[in-house]
Amino acid sequence: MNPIQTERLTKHYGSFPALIDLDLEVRPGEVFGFLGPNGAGKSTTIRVLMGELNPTSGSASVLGAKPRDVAHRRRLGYLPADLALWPAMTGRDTLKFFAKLRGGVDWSNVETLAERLDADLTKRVGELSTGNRQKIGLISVFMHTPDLLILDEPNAGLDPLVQHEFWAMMREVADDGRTVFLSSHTLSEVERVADRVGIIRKGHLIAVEEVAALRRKKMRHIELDIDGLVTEADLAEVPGARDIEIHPDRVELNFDGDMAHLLAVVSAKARLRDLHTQEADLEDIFLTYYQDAA
Ligand SMILES: Nc1ncnc2c1ncn2[C@@H]1O[C@H](COP(=O)(O)OP(=O)(O)OP(=O)(O)O)[C@@H](O)[C@H]1O
Repeated sequence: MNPIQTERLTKHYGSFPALIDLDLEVRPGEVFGFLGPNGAGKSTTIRVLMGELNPTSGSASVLGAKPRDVAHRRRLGYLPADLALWPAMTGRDTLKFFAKLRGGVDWSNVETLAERLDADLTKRVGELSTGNRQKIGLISVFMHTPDLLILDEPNAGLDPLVQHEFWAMMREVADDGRTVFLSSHTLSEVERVADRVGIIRKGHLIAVEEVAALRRKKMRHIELDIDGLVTEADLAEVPGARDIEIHPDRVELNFDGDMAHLLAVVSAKARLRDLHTQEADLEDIFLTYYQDAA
């Protein structure tokens, strides 16, 4: 049985189709990344899976049950995008409350998780920063060792060290044969932690890929500060160069080719003063690799 399975799942808000014929299969023991830009339909999918919204048509099963079936809730860990906690309660009291709802948890799990995430359980939740509040949310979804974790953009506000610990925690869940469904709008995050990635855009699931396959499509946005003149024609000859923009003393492009080749072509024409490279926009990645599907 797949922990998450949907068939032609569709959700309209009024006449607006937020989710269209979604066929999703999330397998046991994987971290599945659900990747899409803002407004793609990630939260809508998750809210339907959690039974917070009724689908317009199609069906979904979560841990073998219907989303509205509450019996399986104890085996789930759900972190919504807009987690609301009680500001006057401390982290510890908040987690005790959640633990009680779940019929009790092994409190040593909470202590271990708090230590790993460097969470302060003594402060009132309302006094915590966004990232520190998020840690309380994360503990609440891991503490009862659920079979399936559904996490809606869980990285909000976490600093890099904590982020690494959180990635390790998700990996451990999967290694334990349990499952994580993680939504994100950042390719680099999903790529680090997921086994497979589903890519959603404008309500359509446009691709499901092994992360290894996605990595091969890695496109960078590159800015080169130069003294001298490099023309569009020079760069267009380098395989993997796209969306080339020539500015005075600066060249920008999207690139997924051989960096040494690109730099050799540039250096032959001009003096390279500086180089900036970052992950290309999700939208550019869609248009480059998934044009037909999109
Ligand atoms: N309650 C609502 N009523 C009407 N339209 C909505 C409602 N909730 C979401 N939408 C619209 O549905 C689309 C999908 O929204 P959704 O929140 O699922 O996207 P998302 O991928 O989670 O985006 P984000 O990363 O910004 O959270 C968006 O165009 C959004 O404006």
